[in-house]
Amino acid sequence: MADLTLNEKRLLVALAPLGEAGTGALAGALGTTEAAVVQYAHLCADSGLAEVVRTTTTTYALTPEGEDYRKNGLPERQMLENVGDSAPMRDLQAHPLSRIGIGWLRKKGWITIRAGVAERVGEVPPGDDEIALQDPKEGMPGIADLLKRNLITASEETAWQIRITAAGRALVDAGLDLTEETGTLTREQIISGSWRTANLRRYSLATPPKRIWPGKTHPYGGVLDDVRRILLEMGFEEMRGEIVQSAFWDFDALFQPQDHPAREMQDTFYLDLAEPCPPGWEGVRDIHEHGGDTSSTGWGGRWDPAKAEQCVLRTHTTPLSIRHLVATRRPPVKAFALGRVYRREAIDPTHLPEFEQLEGIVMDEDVTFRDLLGYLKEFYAAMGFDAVRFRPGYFPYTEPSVEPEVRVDGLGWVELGGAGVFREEVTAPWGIEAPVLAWGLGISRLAMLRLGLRDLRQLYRSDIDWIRDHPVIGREE
Ligand SMILES: N[C@@H](Cc1ccccc1)C(=O)O
Repeated sequence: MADLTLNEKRLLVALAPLGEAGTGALAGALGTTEAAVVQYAHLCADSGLAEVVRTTTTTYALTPEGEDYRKNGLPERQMLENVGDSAPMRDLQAHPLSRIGIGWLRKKGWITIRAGVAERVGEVPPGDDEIALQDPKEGMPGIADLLKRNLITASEETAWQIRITAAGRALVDAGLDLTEETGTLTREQIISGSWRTANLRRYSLATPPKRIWPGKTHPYGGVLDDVRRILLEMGFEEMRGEIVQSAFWDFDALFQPQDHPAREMQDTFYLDLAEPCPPGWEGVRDIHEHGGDTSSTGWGGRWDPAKAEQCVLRTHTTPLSIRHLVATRRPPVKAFALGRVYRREAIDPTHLPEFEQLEGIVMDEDVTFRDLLGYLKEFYAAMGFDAVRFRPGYFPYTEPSVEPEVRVDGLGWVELGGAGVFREEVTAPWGIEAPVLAWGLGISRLAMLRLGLRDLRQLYRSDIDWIRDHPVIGREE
């Protein structure tokens, strides 16, 4: 048998002469709380030395309204007194309790109403509810109705009765060692050396301890923290911006033509909201219509400010980049944004309608396309992806454009977003002259690979077991 603690032994010794007792009596005998007695009793029960019987009793208390009716009768009873054999409804309606009483008089069938006159239906003996109201006790048939009418409230009380078993009694009869025992050594015991003679409680190395689940960062949150830390260490400052952006910033300022398929309703979440174009919008219009003062010919046709004013859930984080550039205008700029973006995607293991992007821009007098590739490689290396390659890509706002890919064991080359050097059509309307390197990388997909997941949806599911069992990611690693 497992070693008993001193508390269990003392409980058995107190219980043996009584055979059976409530927690109150035992708490008194042991000089402890009833909660502690219940705990010791359950431990004894685990070893078959005691039985614990739990009973719950419900008691009822009258609400102030219930108290009033207990003295004066339920409203329908009080009103019935006034009805006599019959009374005009008008009189009943004038009664102070009419709002509650008339309904119940009819519901209980105590009166019938004919041609504006209420007639009493003979003698009405006290109902179950009226009997229970006098002294509500568990099990009375009228209780449910009184609870429904808020005339009484219920409260549950739990009590434990503890009984010693034959095995428990045999143990007590054989004699139990009740010397004080030490469970945890204190600093004083160690310093004074009294631990040498202490009666140490034995414990079993075979018993698994209770698992605890301390709070920790969500694995995906950990990856995002990591990304942020890497960018800060690379000397970038963080840009922040709204999730709701006007199409002007999400598309037009990025030289995305107004008839571009990505702007369609089925690809983008449009909001029933409009925002006026910012000062300087005419430059963007000119670029779209004929290329403004640049060597570009623009997209041609008419640029419609109403389309640009429509608000969308940002489809990428690039509007934050252009807005930051417009606010800064002069080099040097090294900034990043880490944020959620929204697209009308059908949900499958590698596509979700919302996901995170890592946006970055570098503006300086002499930065080049090669610097861009260097920044991307450096970032991916810091994230633990050493094999990076670049495929030519296309975006309306960059030239040249690339799509970086990283190699993942078992998956091959995985495409992770886009990058390039901002076109003149994007920078010229704002008088920006220095070259701007820009990228927007899918971070959810990267996180999925980093966390060894095969399904993007897992990142956003509240799968408590996965979250609990996953090692801590990021800063705390
Ligand atoms: N915004 C692009 C990525 C990108 C950003 C910046 C420059 C070039 C490409 C996307 O969402 O896919």
